[in-house]
Amino acid sequence: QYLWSRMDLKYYFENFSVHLTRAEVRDAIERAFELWARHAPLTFRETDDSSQADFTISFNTGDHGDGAHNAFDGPRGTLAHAFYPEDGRAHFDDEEDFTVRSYNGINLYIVAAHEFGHAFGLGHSDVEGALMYPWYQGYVENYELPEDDIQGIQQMYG
Ligand SMILES: CC(C)C[C@H](C(=O)NO)C(=O)N[C@@H](CC(N)=O)C(=O)NCc1cccc(N)c1
Ligand SMILES: [Ca+2]
Ligand SMILES: [Zn+2]
Ligand SMILES: [Zn+2]
Repeated sequence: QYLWSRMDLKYYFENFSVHLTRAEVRDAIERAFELWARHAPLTFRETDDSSQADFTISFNTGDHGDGAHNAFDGPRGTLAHAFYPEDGRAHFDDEEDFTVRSYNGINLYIVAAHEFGHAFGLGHSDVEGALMYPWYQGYVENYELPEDDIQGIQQMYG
């Protein structure tokens, strides 16, 4: 069952990226959840109680305890990964140069939005330009969720 059974979901930060301030990370993550919440009856709230959390967000490098085949690989390559429902773990490779509101580096908001797609149960899309396309395609200002992804999330939670 690759769906969440509840729609009011909570997220917990295990740690933060060394490249950004906590406020920048919180803002990017919140906006990444909101991007999907605009198209599905899902609500998200941060919690400081890890036992209450549905999603756990962490920034890691190299082998970080979820199996050698899930080890991160330094700059570029794998940028992040997330586990399908109802696991809720989303891990970001902190050897990436995560940035916000910049065309340089790797935009955390866009990567987080992609990872949350997986965490809701979406696989990769072969539609170029889709958020769930396997390859990061750079930062877009005023990003809107592409049609393919809207259909994907609405088929599951609509
Ligand atoms: C086999 C997976 C563990 C690959 C991994 C991924 O898809 N994570 O969701 C990953 O980080 N893929 C890279 C591939 C790449 N270097 O472009 C990626 O950036 N995926 C995340 C991403 C972020 C934002 C948008 C898109 N389309 C894809
Ligand atoms: Ca990497
Ligand atoms: Zn991991
Ligand atoms: Zn992916």
